[in-house]
Amino acid sequence: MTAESSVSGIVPPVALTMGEPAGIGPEIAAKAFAALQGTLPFFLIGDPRHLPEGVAFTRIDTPADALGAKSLPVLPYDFQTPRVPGVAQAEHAQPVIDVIAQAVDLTQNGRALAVCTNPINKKALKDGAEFPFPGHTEYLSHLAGDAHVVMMLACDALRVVPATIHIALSDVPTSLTREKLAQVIRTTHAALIRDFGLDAPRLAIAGLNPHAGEGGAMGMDEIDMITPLLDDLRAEGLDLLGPLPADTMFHASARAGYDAAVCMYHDQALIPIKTIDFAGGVNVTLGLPFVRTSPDHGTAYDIAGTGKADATSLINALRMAHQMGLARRQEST
Ligand SMILES: NC(=O)C1=CN([C@@H]2O[C@H](COP(=O)(O)OP(=O)(O)OC[C@H]3O[C@@H](n4cnc5c(N)ncnc54)[C@H](O)[C@@H]3O)[C@@H](O)[C@H]2O)C=CC1
Ligand SMILES: NCC(=O)COP(=O)(O)O
Repeated sequence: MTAESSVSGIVPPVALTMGEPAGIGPEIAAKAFAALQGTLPFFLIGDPRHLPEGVAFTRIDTPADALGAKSLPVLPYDFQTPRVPGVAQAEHAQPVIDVIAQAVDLTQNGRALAVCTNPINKKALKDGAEFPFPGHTEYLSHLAGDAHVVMMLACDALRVVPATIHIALSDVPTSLTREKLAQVIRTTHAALIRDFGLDAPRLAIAGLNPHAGEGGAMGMDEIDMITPLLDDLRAEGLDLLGPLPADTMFHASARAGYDAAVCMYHDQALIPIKTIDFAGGVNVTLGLPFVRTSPDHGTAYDIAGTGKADATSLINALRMAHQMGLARRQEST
């Protein structure tokens, strides 16, 4: 019995947001639909005028209408004005935010299976609509009642979690408290069991400083906070490696020793995965009451409107959203 057939009722489609219309979101949405050929039901929420010229689409009134659609199903959201590829427009900021909220609402009330988001330009939303969140992750946490969420990027070869996300490097040491790191490790561990189907996840925890502090010669954060925390979590039964020097924990044989790496800041986590598999990586938010995935890349303004965008990361994100959404439905029956 497949996951799909074991769940009663019709499985709703995944809700895909348009994201920043001036970026590559419209193009990769159309390419993903063409590649998936209806094998993975999803619908786009956005303004159909923002799709590349000539892309066939089906205007839908409700998510269920997407099932069986012969061309890209679009639940229309009026952005008022056309897009200019490569140029963020202030008047699009609020509609971009509203579309994300609509996708979440449809998922939380069971009309969509999961949320998959196309990339946004965080600064454009801040400038155009005073968006108070650094990205989707924090906004989704807010929409879910301030859920403790964690950002994970995943590809076949590696899963990484930045414990601090979109903050200045100079703010990392003060933001990285024992409580925060404990919450990130616990949320990651639980999600590897619930959403990735692992029985006994092994986590590798990076140090903050070069050489993980080298016994205090290059920083005290490992001795003062990270090591004691890891010892306490091991006593609870978690399988943890570290704190490890970040420069030597991502080569192939090191990666074989763990299921996910928890890193101390954004670039420590994202540089290795985007180097290993920029085209195929998926961003997934852990700790939400619903499933949310996204491609690992950004708006790619430099190629927007050229037809050169690669939809692989979005296709993988849609696949992960669908699989996790099905598993969550099964859990609830
Ligand atoms: N989930 C999200 O909403 C994310 C949003 N962003 C936002 O995207 C904007 C641009 O960020 P950048 O650092 O320039 O990263 P980017 O990922 O947009 O672009 C980096 C380079 O990779 C290329 N590229 C990216 N995706 C591609 C694809 N699918 N096919 C072919 N080439 C691709 C671009 O053309 C560019 O040369 C920023 O405003 C950032 O905040 C960045 C990452 C994730
Ligand atoms: N660098 C990753 C990124 O910007 C994704 O952020 P989010 O919008 O998914 O929170």
